[in-house]
Order: sequence, then structure tokens, then C-alpha cells
Amino acid sequence: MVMLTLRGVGVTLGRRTVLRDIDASLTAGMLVGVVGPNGAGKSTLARAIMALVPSRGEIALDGRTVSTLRRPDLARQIAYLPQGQTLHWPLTVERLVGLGRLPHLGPMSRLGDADAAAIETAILRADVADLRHRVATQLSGGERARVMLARALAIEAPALIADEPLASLDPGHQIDVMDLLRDQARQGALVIAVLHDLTMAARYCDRLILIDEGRLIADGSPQQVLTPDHLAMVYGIDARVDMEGAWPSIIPMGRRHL
Ligand SMILES: Nc1ncnc2c1ncn2[C@@H]1O[C@H](COP(=O)(O)OP(=O)(O)OP(=O)(O)O)[C@@H](O)[C@H]1O
Repeated sequence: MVMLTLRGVGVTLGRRTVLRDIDASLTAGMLVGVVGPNGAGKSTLARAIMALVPSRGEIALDGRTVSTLRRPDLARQIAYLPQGQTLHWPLTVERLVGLGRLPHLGPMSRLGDADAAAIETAILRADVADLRHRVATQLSGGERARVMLARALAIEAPALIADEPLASLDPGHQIDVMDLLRDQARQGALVIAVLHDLTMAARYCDRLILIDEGRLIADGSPQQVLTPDHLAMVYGIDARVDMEGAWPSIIPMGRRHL
């Protein structure tokens, strides 16, 4: 059971302090949404967890500081789906998804039966079976996003960080992807998703972390985090929060003029 602990995490990029004093304890089985306005520091947090940017404080996975892990070890533990990846090589979808198995392979070893099974499962779960023989560089934005998700799933890591996995997806595929992320969590993974769609975040996530200007503003259930006061404070909007059963729907009403 994977556990990710952040204690007093800060990141400075160039001269800018982009994250400061972030504390959180995230455990297996949770779908955690990271929300907040553009430039808040959400992607930087994801990159800090993946030890892709230097950070202060402590980021530990099962008690081991992430920056001390060998990169393939970290890559096997946390599948990372970065925001808006560009593809450079004209690989088929199947081969691209297969790259997700690289952290499991030794320097000279080839894909085995277990790898083939993981690739097939990932292709089916991300609903890209009909694209498997297509050249990945020729896909639409939404198709590519699902293929990249399949590659992340093929890693079969106990944790997944997806940075804006809904970007460029139509409403049907947005629901499919959120269902899939929630299933991953229900099957025991820790899933962290950076999201801009607050209603989707509220509907699917067990817990939300709201970040603004690099600071953690709120951490709790969607009902605790997505309050009109928080939305006014961080997004500068007046928003209605309607409850449909247990789920809040967030309806932005307009800019708040202070
Ligand atoms: N290399 C860098 N040098 C200086 N500042 C940077 C660098 N990279 C990012 N930043 C700044 O850090 C801040 C946080 O960026 P980040 O990408 O984490 O935001 P975000 O919350 O993911 O935003 P968005 O929702 O727009 O994707 C932004 O103000 C950004 O301009």
C-alpha cells in the first residue's frame, strides 16, 4: 500500500518561489484532485513529486525520499502523465504504449508475456484498441491524450499522477477517463489528478487539494474545498455551488469585481 508524504515542500524556479510549505499525506485507494488557477503551482507539485525539479522539505514515498530513488525505481512506483506531451517519433500506438514497460526491463531484455499482457490491458482500459496500428504522431489531441494515458497505465505502478488528463477530451471520454482513474483508486492505487473541471473534480475525487500562488489553501472533501468563499478567493469568481445529492456542481456566474 503506497503512501506519499509531503512535508514543508517548497520549490523555487529561477528567482520565483513557485511552491511553499505544502504538507499532505496521501494514501493508496484515494483519487486526489489537485485544483487551482493557472500558474498556481499544480504541475510544479507533480514534477516535484517525480523529482523532476529540486524541492525543499520532504517528499517521501513509503518513507523513502523520492529524490534519492533511482529513476527507474521511481518510474515503477509512480506512473507520471505530464501535461500536453508532444510526440517526436512516428511510433505506432501499440509500440508507444509498450514504452510504458521500459522501467521494468533490464538494459538488454525484451518484452515478455507479462509485459504484453500489461500493454493489452492498458490499451483496452484507455479505449484505444481501435487506434493500436495508427501512427501516434497523426492522432487528434483527444486520441493522443488517451494513448498517453494507456502508456501510463501499462507501467502498472501503485501510484499514478495525471496532469490535466481531461484536456482536449470530449465529454464522453472525460467521463471514461474519470471512471478509469476512480477504478484505479478503487483497485488500490494512489491516483493524483490535476484538474480544471471543478464539477468533475467534485464528482469523482475522494479528496481535493486547492493551491493558489504556490500555497495550499484547502485540503479535504470536495464539499469542504469547493466553497463559494474559496472559489472567490482563488479564482476571483462568483460561483454557485449546487448540491445534487452528495455531489456539488460548480457553476461560475461571473468575475468578482473587487
Ligand atoms: N522554469 C521556470 N522558471 C520560472 N518560473 C516558472 C518556471 N516554470 C514554471 N514557472 C512558473 O511557476 C508557476 C507555476 O507553474 P505551474 O505550471 O506549476 O502552474 P499550474 O498551476 O500547473 O498552471 P496551469 O493551470 O496554467 O497549467 C507559474 O507562475 C509559472 O510561470
